[in-house]
Amino acid sequence: MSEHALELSQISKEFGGRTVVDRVNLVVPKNQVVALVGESGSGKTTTGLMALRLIEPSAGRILLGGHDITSLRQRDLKPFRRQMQVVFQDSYASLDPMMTLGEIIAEPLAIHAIGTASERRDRARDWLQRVGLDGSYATRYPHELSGGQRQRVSVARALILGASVLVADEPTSALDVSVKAQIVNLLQGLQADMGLSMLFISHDLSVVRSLADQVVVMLRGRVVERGPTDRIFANAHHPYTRALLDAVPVIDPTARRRRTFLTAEEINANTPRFRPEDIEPQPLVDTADPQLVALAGSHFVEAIVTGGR
Ligand SMILES: Nc1ncnc2c1ncn2[C@@H]1O[C@H](COP(=O)(O)OP(=O)(O)OP(=O)(O)O)[C@@H](O)[C@H]1O
Repeated sequence: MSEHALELSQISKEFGGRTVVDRVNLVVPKNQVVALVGESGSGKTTTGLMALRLIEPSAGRILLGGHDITSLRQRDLKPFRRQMQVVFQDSYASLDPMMTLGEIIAEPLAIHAIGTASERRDRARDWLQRVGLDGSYATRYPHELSGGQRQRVSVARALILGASVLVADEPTSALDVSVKAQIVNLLQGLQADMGLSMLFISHDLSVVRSLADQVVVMLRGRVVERGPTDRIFANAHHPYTRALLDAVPVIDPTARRRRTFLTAEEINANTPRFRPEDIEPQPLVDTADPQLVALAGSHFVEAIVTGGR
């Protein structure tokens, strides 16, 4: 059995001849949260949708729990669909306004012909409670809910089939700060309870810091840095990662936020340089990424290796 819940290997996507995801390697180990960060348009959503086979990759491989699902036909993919689910930012668009919340949450069970109608109703009520809504919500409709409550319903619907991998695409970015914290707590609790593995797509680094075990930074379709969360926050090397970290909201309201956009020239001029003796040999396992330089502590960054001794 693979210890990786999800693995993307050299995955790429072209839209109309334009490469928007470029040979990305990404591993979500079991029971871990991996955050995918980067500015708008860097290819995060496309990567997440390819992981779920909701967008077909132009090249590369997708492994779910060690099974190569890259070329499975939809029929053969069905058992794997139960294991991987998604929660989007805009839950209002994804909740059918004509269905009750109970029906919405139970629908995946119906699609997979699991249980009787009354068993499905009971499980939907259980899940309402698990996500912090009481059973009376079962007969209400999406328009009666706040944004945070709708996100709770989306989470229940995503997890009712017992998924092992959750792709959460900006699940908190449409929410107020206090509600955001509640949804992060909910996801954190469920992740621990269910042993979920999560790909958490966000540009909100304060959320990422509290939730993620590892951070993967994307810039213009490529991974430019990745590593354990504490290392990335304490010791980011890539100029783009540093710019993202500098833009994290600060407590002092008079301090100006810095811009995150860097020009190609600025990035080239500031690309980190290492001497060969400062870098680690690439690990021989499948997380190796020849495009990135390996630093101590499973930290990888796009860098230039200079002459050395
Ligand atoms: N179906 C599509 N057809 C053509 N281009 C697309 C399509 N989907 C995405 N793109 C382009 O691919 C690039 C990456 O988009 P993507 O949504 O993956 O980025 P992102 O990092 O998730 O951004 P955001 O944070 O705004 O969601 C963008 O330039 C986008 O315009």
